[in-house]
Amino acid sequence: MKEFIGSHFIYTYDNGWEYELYVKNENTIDYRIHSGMVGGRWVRNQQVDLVQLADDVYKISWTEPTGTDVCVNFMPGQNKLHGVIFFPKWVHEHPEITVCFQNDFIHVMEESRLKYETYPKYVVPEFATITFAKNEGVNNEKVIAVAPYHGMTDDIRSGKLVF
Ligand SMILES: C=Cc1ccc(O)c(OC)c1
Repeated sequence: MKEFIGSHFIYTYDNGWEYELYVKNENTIDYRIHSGMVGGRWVRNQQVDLVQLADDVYKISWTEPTGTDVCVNFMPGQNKLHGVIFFPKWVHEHPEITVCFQNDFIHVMEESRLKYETYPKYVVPEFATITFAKNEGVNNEKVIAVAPYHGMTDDIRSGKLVF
């Protein structure tokens, strides 16, 4: 577990969606979504449950202010993971409402989840391939500090962007 905390990953789900996640500490992640249904969304200081299930298997689970629930199982040694995202109906129908720096729009997420419909949920279970992995240390506030931009993940992978 000690070696997993601080991990910074970029990965592409088999449906093409590209995500970036930083394991900031034992109960906190930061992330950016680079493409897919809610590409452009980014979040800091999401509280999560993090456990090690087996050698090279780590599970991160959380529920978001939007009402979206997520569970991701990382197998870093195999450059693979499996994620399941459980979107409320309203996020599937109005994804653009959630595309923002969520920390500045928590009230909008809370208003929207009351205003719009939750059910039936839209469940997205996908494997992904990890395309970048680096330990950036614990509580590094520089890793996820600006909005995603086109080409950012290439800049990180090539070493043009370092934290
Ligand atoms: C809905 C957020 C969400 C879903 C799947 C992920 O792999 C993720 O990592 C940052 C975030």
